[in-house]
Amino acid sequence: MRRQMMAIYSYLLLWLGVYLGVELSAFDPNTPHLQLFGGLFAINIVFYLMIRFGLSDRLRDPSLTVAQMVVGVAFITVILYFARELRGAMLSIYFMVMTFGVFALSRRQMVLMALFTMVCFTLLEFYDWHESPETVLFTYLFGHWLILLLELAWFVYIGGYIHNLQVRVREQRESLKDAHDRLTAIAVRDDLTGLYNRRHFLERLDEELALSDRKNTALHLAIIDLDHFKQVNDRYGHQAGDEVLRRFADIAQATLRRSDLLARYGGEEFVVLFPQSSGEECMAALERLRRQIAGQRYEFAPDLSTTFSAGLVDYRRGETAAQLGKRADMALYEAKGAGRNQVVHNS
Ligand SMILES: Nc1nc2c(ncn2[C@@H]2O[C@H](COP(=O)(O)OP(=O)(O)OP(=O)(O)O)[C@@H](O)[C@H]2O)c(=O)[nH]1
Repeated sequence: MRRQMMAIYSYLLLWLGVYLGVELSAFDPNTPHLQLFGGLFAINIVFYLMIRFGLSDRLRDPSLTVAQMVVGVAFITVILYFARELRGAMLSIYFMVMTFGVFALSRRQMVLMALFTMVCFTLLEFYDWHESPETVLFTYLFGHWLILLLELAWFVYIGGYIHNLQVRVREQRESLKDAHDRLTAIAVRDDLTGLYNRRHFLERLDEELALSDRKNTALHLAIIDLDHFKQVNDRYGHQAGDEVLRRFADIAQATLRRSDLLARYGGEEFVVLFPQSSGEECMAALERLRRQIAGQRYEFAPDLSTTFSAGLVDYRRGETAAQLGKRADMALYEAKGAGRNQVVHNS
């Protein structure tokens, strides 16, 4: 879209130049500049609408750069026809159009565009010569032709260089973004399970508490601790223990809502923050998860079955994160004390 605005701006400047040229009699006084520029703007509006409404999305060149350049080069050739003695001086306006291609066209496309420009200009020269061979000097025509050829050759070379530079900068920016995304993921995720880590959870917890205070919405916190997990490690080995933790994370992720914030708090302890849910809904979700974990079987240890205990508490307005966590811990402690494999809800 910005390219479109630049094209309009360039054409307006060109129009001003042509208008002055006509007024000062440097241009052919019969130059139909109103019709010419009117037509040009109409074509540009069509391009604009095609891009704006996505009609060009399915084309190979959705920005329509090549089409716009072809129109620009053809148009400038017509302007040069009326430029008379100013033609030599005005040859450079072809580069106004060529510049648009530097950032969008490959070197091959730039060469083709330069050839197209040469063909247009050659046709113009032939036409002039054919119209009035007695007044047009061949050396004059050939001089212009040669200058344009050399300038275009230079432009394709420099343009290609700038294009490659831009491509490299874009690639570097993308790989920097990838690295940044990866680092961000590492910073907020737990290595073993891929769940959010404790640091990220505590950050989000503060935000959610503030949000709940402001909007006066319900918020619940659950702490989940796998039962007798030490025995899993002792009996089946640390790797089996790791697999149990991973399996818990997968099941919990699939069972809880996406809006529930699940994190590994450390070791075999997990936390869930339930925003905007009732106590009954949270209990139902935790019970569902408890049943699924208890029913889970492990191919590497067919006789192994794991359970968890959990403490669930309602957030009380104005309470700190530490106070909330402490109450959830106490509820968990109660669940462990009452025989494990259960959820205790203390409002
Ligand atoms: N495999 C594995 N084990 C871990 C990891 N983090 C902590 N643990 C183990 O988890 C066990 C936790 O044991 P305890 O705190 O005694 O609790 P528990 O055996 O689950 O007993 P209760 O919580 O009272 O039911 C310890 O043996 C830790 O070594 C881990 O990332 N991988």
